[in-house]
Amino acid sequence: MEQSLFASDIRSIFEALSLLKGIKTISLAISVSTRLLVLIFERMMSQSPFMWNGHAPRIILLLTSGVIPVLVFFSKRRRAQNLDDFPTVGCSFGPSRCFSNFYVGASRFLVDAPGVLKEGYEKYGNKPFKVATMLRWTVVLTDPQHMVEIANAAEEDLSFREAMKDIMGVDDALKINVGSPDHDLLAELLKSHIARNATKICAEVQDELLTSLETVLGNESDDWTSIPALSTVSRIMVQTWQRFFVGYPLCRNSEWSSLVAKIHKDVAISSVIRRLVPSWAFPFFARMASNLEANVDHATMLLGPAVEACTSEMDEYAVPNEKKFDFLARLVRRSTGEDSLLRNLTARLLGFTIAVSSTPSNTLTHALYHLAINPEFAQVLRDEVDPIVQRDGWNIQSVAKMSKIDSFLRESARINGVSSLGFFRQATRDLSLSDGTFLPEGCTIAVSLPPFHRDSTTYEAPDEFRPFRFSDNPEHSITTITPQWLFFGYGKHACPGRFLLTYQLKVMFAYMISAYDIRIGDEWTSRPPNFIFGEGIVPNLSAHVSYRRRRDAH
Ligand code: HEM
Repeated sequence: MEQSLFASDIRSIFEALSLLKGIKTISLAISVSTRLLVLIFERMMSQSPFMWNGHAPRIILLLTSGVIPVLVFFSKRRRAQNLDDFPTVGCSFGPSRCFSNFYVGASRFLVDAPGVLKEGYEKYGNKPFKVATMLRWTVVLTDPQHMVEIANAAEEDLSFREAMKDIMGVDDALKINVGSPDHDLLAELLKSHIARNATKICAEVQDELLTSLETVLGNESDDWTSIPALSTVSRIMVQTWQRFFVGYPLCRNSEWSSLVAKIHKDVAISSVIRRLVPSWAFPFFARMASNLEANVDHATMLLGPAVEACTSEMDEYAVPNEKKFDFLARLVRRSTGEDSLLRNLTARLLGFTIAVSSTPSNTLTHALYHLAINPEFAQVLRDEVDPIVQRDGWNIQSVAKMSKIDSFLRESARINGVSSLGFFRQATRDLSLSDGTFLPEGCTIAVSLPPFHRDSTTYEAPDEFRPFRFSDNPEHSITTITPQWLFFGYGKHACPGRFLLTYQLKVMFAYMISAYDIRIGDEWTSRPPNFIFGEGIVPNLSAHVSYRRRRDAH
């Protein structure tokens, strides 16, 4: 048995290498992994010079050439769990039990997930197939009937929570709450808090947004200012969400903001490491490469006074006074036992902010690139925004009328997306879907989103960016959930943050267009290409966008 496995491993390696595409993919994946490792170890050196000083090149060489491949090779989680019934896409040179088959497939998926998923859809239509992601084999579903079934499945059968825990992973491995989105509580707090205080929350979010936008983009009217698009949008978004999560004045405390940024980076590094090393080696590498625990300790110190203020308010208002209860106060009120300890509470709060940090910035930047490369769209949008704002100002009702802005954002999200896979679930027992598709216990499933969002029976010219295709139909708002529009999910777990988020995205986009001329950096003649990392679709990381304050801006 072992011998035949080994032989098929060797055969599959040769088969893979004989294909030019395979070679290109593998070399790309190696170069991506090596660059990431170099980044990680540069950081390790700067954090712990006593340990790494002078040895970094050797350590990097050792890890990239030996230790990591060996660790990864013998990692159990890469083996297929009884998924032989599902055809393999991305690499099918041998049985899926082959380690090499997994790694060739996973390397290709890392750099070309949309291509792999397209290949699967073209080959198998609505039938499930499996792909190797860096974390594990994943069964991919494209059938609308399967999607609806998964979206409404009971947690006891197909677990959303287990799949999330598995993807984020930081919680268990580091014994710290950061990175664990604790979705149930966050979803509940969001639903109750936002629904009851929408007007007040939107006004605060808007105040924070416009203040940081003006600070970052400047007020000069004659000169173009060129700034990196994604990192700038990210900075503004994070600042705005801090106003929502911890409130004023802490959200404007520069020490707090820089800690939040550092913690985001720590978690991002941990998440990359998780994809490169087996789970048992992850805590060691993650601790070495990040300063998560010390940064959370520091954040705990800063959050202390705000939590104390909430506690004394709670004592004052034995019956909750809705007007006095912001998000942090609600979290304090809902946290009991170990969760109410200041450090755990801080970690949990940071976990929430991290869980929702990158997708909003990615969504806005995707749209910004479309606009910056096609500045002629700006005038159409201004013709909508300017009269509304002159008449009604910026508020929930006026922003709701901006249907062209909404349509532009939705079309950009349809064409780009933030992930090519959604609806990750883990089977908690052996079970069968209604058409008999068997899912063994422990297997991970996900839905491929492009077949839904680029379906020619739903969309005319589905691959074309037509920014105003949804603007005449209020049923087609970006927040509307339908079985054809899955950007914010569907069914039980559909995103509860989407209304506030969309308000924020619309205000930010509309304000930028109304107050600034916007154009893409001189080096680009077409829209800067997206960066693909596994199923993640990130707007170009380095492209610049130029802004110039409009003279007649209000
Ligand atoms: C562009 C940004 C965002 C996108 C594309 C997005 C998308 C989604 C999707 C697709 C789901 C459902 C996942 C599934 O069924 O597997 C979801 C769930 C969720 N989202 Fe978002 N989201 C975004 C931003 C946010 C923000 C800003 C918040 C909070 C402030 C948030 C909070 C949540 C929560 C708590 C859940 C879990 C709901 C539950 O457990 O029932 N999301 N999101």
